[in-house]
Amino acid sequence: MRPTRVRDAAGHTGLGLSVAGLEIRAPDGRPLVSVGALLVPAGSSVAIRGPSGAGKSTLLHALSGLVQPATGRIFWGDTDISRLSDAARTRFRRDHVGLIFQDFLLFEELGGLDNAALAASFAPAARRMDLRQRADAWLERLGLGQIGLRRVDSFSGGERQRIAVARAMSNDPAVILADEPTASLDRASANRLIDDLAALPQEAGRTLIAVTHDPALVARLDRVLTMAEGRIVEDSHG
Ligand SMILES: Nc1ncnc2c1ncn2[C@@H]1O[C@H](COP(=O)(O)OP(=O)(O)OP(=O)(O)O)[C@@H](O)[C@H]1O
Repeated sequence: MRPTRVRDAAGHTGLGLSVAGLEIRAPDGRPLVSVGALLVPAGSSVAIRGPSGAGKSTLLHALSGLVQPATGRIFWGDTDISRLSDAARTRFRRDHVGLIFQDFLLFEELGGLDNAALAASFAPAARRMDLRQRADAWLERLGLGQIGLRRVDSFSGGERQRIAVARAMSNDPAVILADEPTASLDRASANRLIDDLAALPQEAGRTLIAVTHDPALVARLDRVLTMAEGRIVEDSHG
């Protein structure tokens, strides 16, 4: 079943988040994250901040379906990903979620474009060209158009992070989940990336949730959640 997307004023569509009664536990049963209720409208952006070990990445992983909660519901649109089978959750993530994580997970022996267009390797033949073209367009937009064919092991940290962004965007996701996207970047590169990330919800009704310690990124997002000891302790519209 395809999730319901809401349409914004410009005719773009997006997926909102609705979390209820979420508990995430470690394999030994220790509680890691507990969120009673959280609503994020489609087309809006949220920063999650808080001290190390607060559970920010664990929550983000659960929202992406990479971590299965012990209890609770995680709706994106009208799809509760916590009730999906592993295979269906993977499909949902592939079709609707762009992940930008700290460790870029790039393949050193491939070129920038091959990395950015990695999803094309797993996609049905009919979608491959589309994915590759979109990855290429994102590299261009992020200032890497000229070096898409160079091997990734020759790239700087900032270039790698932008390739990871192009990869996340290559399937035109309704949802973007980013974990410390600016952490490894110098200020100038970070600011460029922040401009690009902050534009995503506005230009296409995408929902953006970013774990970040970077005040410059926090300042550009609609809302700020602060986590401590596995809970959301503050929720402010930034
Ligand atoms: N699979 C797991 N098994 C056991 N403990 C885990 C597991 N995953 C996360 N934790 C623990 O959960 C807590 C929250 O970790 P998490 O990485 O979500 O924190 P964080 O707020 O993102 O921290 P940081 O800012 O340092 O990245 C930590 O104490 C971590 O050790």
